[in-house]
Amino acid sequence: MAERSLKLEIRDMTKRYDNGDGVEHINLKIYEGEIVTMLGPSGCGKSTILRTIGGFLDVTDGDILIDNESIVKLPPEKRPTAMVFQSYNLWTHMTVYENLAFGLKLRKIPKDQIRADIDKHLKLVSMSGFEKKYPTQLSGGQQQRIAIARSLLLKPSVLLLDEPFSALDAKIRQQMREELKKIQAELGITVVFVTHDQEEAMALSHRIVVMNKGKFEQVGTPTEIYDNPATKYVASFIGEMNFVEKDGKTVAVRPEDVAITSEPADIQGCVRTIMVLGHYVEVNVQCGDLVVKCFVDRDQSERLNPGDPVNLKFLKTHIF
Ligand SMILES: Nc1ncnc2c1ncn2[C@@H]1O[C@H](COP(=O)(O)OP(=O)(O)OP(=O)(O)O)[C@@H](O)[C@H]1O
Repeated sequence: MAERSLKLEIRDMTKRYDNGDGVEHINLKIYEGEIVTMLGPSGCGKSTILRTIGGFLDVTDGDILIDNESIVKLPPEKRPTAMVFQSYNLWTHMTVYENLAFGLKLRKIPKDQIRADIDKHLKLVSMSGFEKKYPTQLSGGQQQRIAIARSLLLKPSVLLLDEPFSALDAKIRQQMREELKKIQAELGITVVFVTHDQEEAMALSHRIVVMNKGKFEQVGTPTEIYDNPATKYVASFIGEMNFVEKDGKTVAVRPEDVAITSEPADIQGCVRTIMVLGHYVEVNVQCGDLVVKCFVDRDQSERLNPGDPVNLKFLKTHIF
């Protein structure tokens, strides 16, 4: 990613609402062709940042640049961005084709070109043949595909996605995430994605910005953030983590890094529950007041029973 050119830069940006909430001193560089995800719990400021990029909110201070040009004074329609919202926002009185053609007509693009562009984009989102349908005749996932196609048709320099899949059920969500990744790779477009779902962020992103109360806790690739969480907050927010108090310190250890052994180990306990989750098994071990979660393979779990005394060894720890 290092040799890629800078696409979007947020420089010391602050957005403060009248009630004092908002985000402060945000600095971020996003490179061409990256998917960068703002991840954090409700109210941490993800959408605020996305909306300042899209022009739906004015910044209080600082600057936002795309291709080295400041965009903060431009209205949304003049910015080289397009935004997809959680609630698809398709016009229900228009067909799929009309929904897609609308923005292109405003740009006075010739009819033949519009048809060709729409064909290409419907194919891209696997919706060829749906031109004459109305949004209400489509499933949520299909509507969101059309909303994404509509945004892409405007050929934005940066695509902004605000929790686009959160209204969809789990299976469709996973499918949409995979499709978005494929489309993004095909077009090489730069994407800023907002979600509160850490699994979605891990699966989709080249880099993740973990946010907490209006500030950045950590910016890094999914692997960096998972393997080396910078703070206890990040450790608890991304993936599963056990927190064990040991010698006056908080030791964090992921369930897959806890080995159940008969040899002397870091901590002792009794098997509490054994749950087969598919190809792996979750074993919860009661260690005094604490329950430690371990992921083990099926073979090993078959040798365990609730109540068994076990020793736990921590293979990889993080100390905070
Ligand atoms: N229009 C507004 N006026 C005042 N405060 C606001 C406004 N919009 C958001 N806020 C506040 O700013 C903070 C950040 O909100 P924001 O919507 O950016 O968070 P978020 O991380 O996107 O959350 P969610 O996932 O719930 O949308 C919150 O404390 C929120 O209450």
